Amino acid sequence: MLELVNIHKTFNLGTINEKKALNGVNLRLDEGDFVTVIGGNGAGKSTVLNAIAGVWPIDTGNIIIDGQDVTGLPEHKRAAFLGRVFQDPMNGTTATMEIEENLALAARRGKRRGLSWGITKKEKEEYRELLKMLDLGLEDRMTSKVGLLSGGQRQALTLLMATLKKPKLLLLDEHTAALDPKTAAKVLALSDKMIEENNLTAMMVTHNMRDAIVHGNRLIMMNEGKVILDIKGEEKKKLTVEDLLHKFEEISGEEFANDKALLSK
Ligand SMILES: Nc1ncnc2c1ncn2[C@@H]1O[C@H](COP(=O)(O)OP(=O)(O)OP(=O)(O)O)[C@@H](O)[C@H]1O
Repeated sequence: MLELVNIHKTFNLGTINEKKALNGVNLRLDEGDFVTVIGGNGAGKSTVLNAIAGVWPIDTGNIIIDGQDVTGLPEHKRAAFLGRVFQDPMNGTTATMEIEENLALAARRGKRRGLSWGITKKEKEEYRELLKMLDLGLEDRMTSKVGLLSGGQRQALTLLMATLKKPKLLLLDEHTAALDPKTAAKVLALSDKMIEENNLTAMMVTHNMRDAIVHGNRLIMMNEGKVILDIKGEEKKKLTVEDLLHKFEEISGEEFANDKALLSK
């Protein structure tokens, strides 16, 4: 489903700010894999997601999504394969538009028919059913402006929009980090549900090691721009946070350093 072959990316090459962010990333995901991604500060977690999404070109390597080499494709063309949810709840939705308009825009992504055609009754019914799934009462507020929603409600809506067209790959980048613990747990449960019901392939960056263990069928750990650990199936289910910290220190020879991860331990 996804193949990352020996990906390298250096930012600000030849300047005092030169930074080798990806240093030979290799990863192969099967269809339906849900991988959690952890690692220390600056390990390259977000950079891998940005490389897949095509935010900037990579230096060397190949990115293959569903058998198609997308390495040379610009971001807007890759968007057809991808759903993305970022940390900032303000990022994925348009505040000045209504809930149903946001959903309609997501549904029309890549299509010619814009919003000027209006939203049909059938579409509204579809959206109402989808919003019901969130269990946040948004189905009764479909014409409310998204700017009126809480961060958690917006993030749940973004998730719905990102999965509406069943992307080949769903990229979640610390998408619950800005929410309070209770809301974060709700949005995470919802992410699980959407991924499972649609049999999506997904990658989720998180600084919360416990979440990384509990969610998904696979866990990768990154360090200095490389994947240093890849744990699946039964082995993953048995993991503890202590195991992970121990493994990190064993492989990297350093102590695990991620301010946010250590705060949430
Ligand atoms: N667009 C960019 N321009 C310059 N440097 C960048 C850019 N994006 C990332 N970097 C650098 O690349 C390195 C990896 O960053 P990345 O955001 O992937 O880390 P991360 O593993 O997500 O870490 P964190 O948990 O701290 O967010 C960092 O040193 C970062 O400063």
